[in-house]
Parts: sequence; C-alpha cells; structure tokens
Amino acid sequence: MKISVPATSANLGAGFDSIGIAVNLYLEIEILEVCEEWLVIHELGDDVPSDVHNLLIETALDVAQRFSKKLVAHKIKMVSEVPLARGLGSSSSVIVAGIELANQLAELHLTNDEKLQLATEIEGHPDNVAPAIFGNLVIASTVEGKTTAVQAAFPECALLAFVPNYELKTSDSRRVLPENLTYKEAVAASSIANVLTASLLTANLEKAGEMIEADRFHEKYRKNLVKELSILREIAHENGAYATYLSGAGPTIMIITNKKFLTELSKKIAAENFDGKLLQLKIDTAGVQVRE
Ligand SMILES: Nc1ncnc2c1ncn2[C@@H]1O[C@H](COP(=O)(O)OP(=O)(O)OP(=O)(O)O)[C@@H](O)[C@H]1O
Ligand SMILES: N[C@@H](CCO)C(=O)O
Repeated sequence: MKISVPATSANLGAGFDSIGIAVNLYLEIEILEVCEEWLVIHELGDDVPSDVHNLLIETALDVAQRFSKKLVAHKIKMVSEVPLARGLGSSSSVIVAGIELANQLAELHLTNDEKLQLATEIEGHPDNVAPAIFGNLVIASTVEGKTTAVQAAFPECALLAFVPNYELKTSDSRRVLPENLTYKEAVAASSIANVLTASLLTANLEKAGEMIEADRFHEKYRKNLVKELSILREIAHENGAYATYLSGAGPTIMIITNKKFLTELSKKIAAENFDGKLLQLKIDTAGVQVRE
C-alpha cells in the first residue's frame, strides 16, 4: 500500500495560520513487510530518524493510541520531493501521512474532518495540514482546539516558487513574531484577510494579490530572515505578477502570476543568481491519497 501527500504553501500573506494551498510536490510512503521494529528507509539525510523516532511513526503511534489501538511495526519506504524546513509544509506532509498510516493499519475509518482535527492538534495550526488532506485551497480556523475548514478551487494561475538553499525552521521563524497585537491592528489585519478570502473565492486575483501583500500579521517581522523576499517581490511587480509572499514560515518565496508572464519572470529571477531552486508548481486538487 502507498500513501501520498502533497506539499503545501501556507499563509498567502494575510491568511496567516489559516489559509493554504496544496501544490504538486509529494511525500510518498510505501508500507512494506511486518518487522520486529519500525524501520523507515529514506534518503533525507542523517537528521531524519529511520526508527520509531521518525515523525511519521511518532504520529501514527500517537493517533493509534488515541483510539486505544496498537500498531504492528512495519518496514516503510519513504520518498519525499518536499524540501525540509523550507516553507513547503514538509512536517505537515509527514504528519498527514502518519495519520493515514494509523488510519489504514488500525482501520480507524477516519473522515477528512477527523484527520484535520488530529493533524492540527499535532502540527499546531491548520494552514498546511488542511490542504495536505483536502487538496486545493483551504481556509481554516482553529480556536480553542476546534478546527473548521472550507475547501475551494484556487483561481486559474501559475505558481513560481523560489526555494533558497538554506533551512528556516518554523519554530525559529515564529520566534520573531510579536506576542500581542493591539485591538485596532488585529481588526485591520483580519479585515485584509477577509477581503483576501472573498477575492480568492470570486477568482479576483488582482485584488487577492493586493490583499496578500497587505499582510500585517507576519511578513514584516520575518522579512529580515529572508533577504530575497523584497527583491523578488520587486521583480514580480515589474513583470506583471499578482502577488509575492513568504510561503509558510519561509524561506521559500511564492509568486502567483498569469501564465503568460511566467517565462520572462523566470528569466529575470534566474539572472539574480540567488542560491536556490526556482520551481514552477501547480495546485494539487486531490490531497492525501491511498493506493494499493
Ligand atoms: N519526511 C520527513 N520525515 C521525518 N521528519 C520530517 C520529514 N519532513 C520533515 N520532517 C521534520 O519536520 C522538520 C521541518 O519542519 P518545519 O515546520 O520546520 O518546516 P516545514 O514544515 O518544511 O515548513 P513550513 O511549516 O514553514 O511549511 C524537519 O526538520 C524534520 O524534523
Ligand atoms: N502559518 C505557519 C506556517 C508554517 O508552519 C507560519 O507561518 O508560521
């Protein structure tokens, strides 16, 4: 049996901790034979455990335990196209895969809403795990432990991601955020997020782009952590793009543009010779998938 989970790009600026999209890079796990001890075969480097301490197995065991079930240890093959700690939801992809692993092995028959509730409790916020489960665009809210989400189609466009050659852990990127916002600032920031959502749902990418870049929740606090952001945003503006935002906690920078500008925009960005990869991505509409 194989389980695949898409990468995700969270926040879209003003949708901080709430809005995310699924994109076409995948984590895939294959469940192989029963073993004495859990074994995860992967090529993700020495920092990613291959035993019971791998986040995949930790998540699956945690979920099984919540339903008073025991899982039999298996050998698992894990292959991931999702770069680690780059703002494309690598931890969420493995958490969603771990929930699905428990779901399949312990026959829990979880609904997507139940998977989302569990995934949000484990990840801490819903904006990556929700699109990883449902696919497409998801707008979600978690308040006092209860997660509510709405999935929708993302407007027709092209996505260009610049993935820098350095890691930025979500925990480090959250450390620079303020503890509190004033009431006035919170109202302003959430009103921008409301118009962003309405613009996305009415396929108005010009207005959505304005609202993405008007974010007041996180990018201004994080911009010094990702020096390429302001330069790429300027290039994107000069080349007709709708919006540029810090994908998740960064350092990946996502550009939303009309397909007709993609080639020229890619050339202009490549000319900057930044250390990293430029990826043309598409929206994944399927979310987590299980195949025999
Ligand atoms: N396939 C994997 N197997 C095991 N652990 C993983 C895997 N992918 C990611 N992780 C764990 O998640 C950590 C990265 O999580 P982090 O939240 O910092 O970044 P991210 O999820 O890639 O980015 P973001 O949440 O901003 O989109 C890795 O350092 C590793 O510990
Ligand atoms: N909303 C989260 C996404 C990364 O996990 C953040 O920006 O910190």
